[in-house]
Amino acid sequence: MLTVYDCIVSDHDLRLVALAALVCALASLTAVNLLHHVRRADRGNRASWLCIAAASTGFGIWATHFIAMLAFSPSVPTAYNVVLTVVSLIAAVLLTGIGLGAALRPGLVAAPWIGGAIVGGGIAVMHYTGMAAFEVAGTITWNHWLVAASIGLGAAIGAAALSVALDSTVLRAKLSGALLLTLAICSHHFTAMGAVAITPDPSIALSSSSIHAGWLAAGVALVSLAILLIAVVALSLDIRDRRRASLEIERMRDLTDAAVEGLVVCAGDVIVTVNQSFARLTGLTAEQIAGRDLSEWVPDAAKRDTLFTFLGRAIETELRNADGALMPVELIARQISYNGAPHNVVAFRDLRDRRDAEAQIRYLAHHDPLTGLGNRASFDHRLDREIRFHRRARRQLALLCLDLDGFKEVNDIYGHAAGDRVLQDIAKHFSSVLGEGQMLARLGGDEFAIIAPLVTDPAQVGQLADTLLKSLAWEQDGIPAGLVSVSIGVALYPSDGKDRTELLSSADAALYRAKTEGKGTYRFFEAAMGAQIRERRSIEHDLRGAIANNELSLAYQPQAQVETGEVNGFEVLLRWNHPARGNVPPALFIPIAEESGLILKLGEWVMREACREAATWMRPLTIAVNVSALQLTSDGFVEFIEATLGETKLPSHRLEIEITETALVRDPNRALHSLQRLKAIGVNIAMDDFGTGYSSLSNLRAFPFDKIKIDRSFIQAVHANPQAAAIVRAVLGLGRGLGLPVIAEGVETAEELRFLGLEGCAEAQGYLFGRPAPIKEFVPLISANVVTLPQPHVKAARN
Ligand SMILES: Nc1nc2c(ncn2[C@@H]2O[C@@H]3COP(=O)(O)O[C@H]4[C@@H](O)[C@H](n5cnc6c(=O)[nH]c(N)nc65)O[C@@H]4COP(=O)(O)O[C@H]3[C@H]2O)c(=O)[nH]1
Repeated sequence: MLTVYDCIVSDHDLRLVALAALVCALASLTAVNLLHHVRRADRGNRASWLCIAAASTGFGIWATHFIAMLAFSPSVPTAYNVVLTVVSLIAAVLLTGIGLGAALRPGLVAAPWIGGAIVGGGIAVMHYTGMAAFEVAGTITWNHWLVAASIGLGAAIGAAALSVALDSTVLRAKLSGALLLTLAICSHHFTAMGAVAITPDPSIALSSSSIHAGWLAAGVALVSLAILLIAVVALSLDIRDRRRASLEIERMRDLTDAAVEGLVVCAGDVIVTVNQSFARLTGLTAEQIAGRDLSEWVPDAAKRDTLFTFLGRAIETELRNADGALMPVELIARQISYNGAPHNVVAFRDLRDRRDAEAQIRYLAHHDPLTGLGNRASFDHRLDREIRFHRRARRQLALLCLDLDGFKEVNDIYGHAAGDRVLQDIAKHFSSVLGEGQMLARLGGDEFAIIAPLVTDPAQVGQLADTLLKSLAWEQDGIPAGLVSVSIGVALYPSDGKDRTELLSSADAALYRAKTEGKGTYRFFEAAMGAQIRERRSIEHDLRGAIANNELSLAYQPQAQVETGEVNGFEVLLRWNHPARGNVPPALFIPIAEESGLILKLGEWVMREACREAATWMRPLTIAVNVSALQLTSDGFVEFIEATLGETKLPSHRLEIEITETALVRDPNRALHSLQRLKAIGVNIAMDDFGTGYSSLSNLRAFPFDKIKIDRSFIQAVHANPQAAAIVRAVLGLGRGLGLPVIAEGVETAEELRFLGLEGCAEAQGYLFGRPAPIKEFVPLISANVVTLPQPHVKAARN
């Protein structure tokens, strides 16, 4: 080290040393710039640019060497061999070119190091060829250690120089690379010069073909000028490239900012630039993000690896924003050429909306949107799972089927919005009484179900059912407490059913029993209930074929004046003669027909038959036909009546339809509309079973009734029950007040008839006047000549 220092300080002109260093630095900077330019150049121009870079660097190394040699003053005459001097220049250009080319070899990570070492070798070859061209009047001896050190220094620092220079396009990397290359050239030269020892020998003469140092200086000056020129060209190229690059970046940013997805350009794992969408996702600005590591935003290292290993494949992971919150994202990486070098661009798609939508869909698939309870699908799934578990564990499970009583009325009277609020409220009340592990689901309409697992004692389930019943004693939005109650059917696994279907059917049977036995109560399943349900289904099934099989017929029951016994008309009653069961009572099959909707078909048949029959009578008697709620509110009912009257030629005033009060409550607006239209075409309307339903005065006022029919239960109790007598009196008074005639139904005895006569009831119907029978049994009554009933009871009643 000291030898080298001594050599520089005592044997060299330091001003020329400084000049050599300056030329070297200029050449190195030019070399690094041109190297980047070669890397960016397209295939066709690459070789030319490589030649220019090799020439400028080679010339620079050569010029540095010879300026430094001019600074060297060994105190003996010196000269330079022309041929070897030229060879040294050629060697410098050639080997530098090879080194630079190797440094840019694609796909090889160590390429810049290898290329840099070759350039370092080129510096040594140039130097020692140049030294071979150096002639002195004396002998030169070499310190081999320093020679080796000079070669090693040139190769090692040269390798580091290209590696740093090619690492990045930023100015700092370029300057550092150029500085290292300068160091490689200078350290090599002065270490090698430190290895030289000259012993003057006047006997050694300089060859006549050698050139004097003055000429060499001129040559070097020319070469330096060439380097300067090349440097200017390289600099302008660099400026142009930078401008292009910044334009490209701007264009790219404009383009990426327009994208909805977040876009990130990375060099390795380092973020070079991002678009506005990505900045928004993270909550930072694009400037705050650039230069930082991708792992700060995509914390999952394995997912990052997959992203860059399988380019083009979408992966789902999480993005951490500035607050540290994680959000789901989908990433796709692709390779692009950005600013002349290969980069990865990563697209970030925010999955929050998609995840929300998926969650919403999943929620809707398993929940009832109105109440937020589980729906039928999730209930079925849970029940299947529980049954499997209880089968393995040999435990008992309870299933409760719940059906609201009076809910239809709430809907009809208070509207559907109120009905919805009631359902939500009820869901809350039921949920609040559930125990751990129990599940409440809404199966549809006003039907709910509860799964109660791990039942040790059925009494527990009884208690739960009691609590559920009591939980409905509340008032809401003006809907009175008690209007809505619940009926509950309970079935136990495994005793009442081995699988979901069986268990549900048992709970349904128990529920049916609870409903028929008073509502607002609960019943456990009993084996006999299953038989009843099957029986109902069988009746429904047979009833479907009853019309086609000619099993239906009509019975007629006279309606007469209380005072005179004169017949006003007949009520028509449906009869079903079942091939196996015989006569099935209407009280049994009519409700089934109503529940199943079959009543629409049956009702049409009855109406047609009754009108056709009445139209054939000689006397213009009325015909009263029962019409159920479903018929009255069904589409096209009024049109059907009009058509039937038209077809049968029965005058409309002879037809009377009997409607129960509950039929009106079902859908009051529709019912009123239908009744008004029927009234308009002349059909009479009677309110049936008055006294058993709501017995509402407002209904009597609001609907266009022509007659009130007192239910037979009151008539038959007039003598036994003073209250019943009071009700009959009140209804008769009401009829008088409203100007509506009243007909009493179910009159069986002369006493009942006498009571009605005394109370001013004008019309009656019952076994006293005649049981319902086929019309042929009443032929005299429908003929012109006989007008009063022949029964002796009528006379008895008059006495
Ligand atoms: N104990 C007693 N009963 C008497 C007496 N006089 C008549 N009855 C019975 O009382 C019922 C009167 O019919 P409803 O109140 O309209 O009650 C009817 C009606 O609501 C319904 N129904 C019958 N036929 C039809 C129909 O064609 N359409 C509709 N929608 N319902 C019908 O079935 C119910 C029962 O009909 P039925 O069994 O025929 O029973 C008939 C009749 O046989 C009497 O003095 N004593």
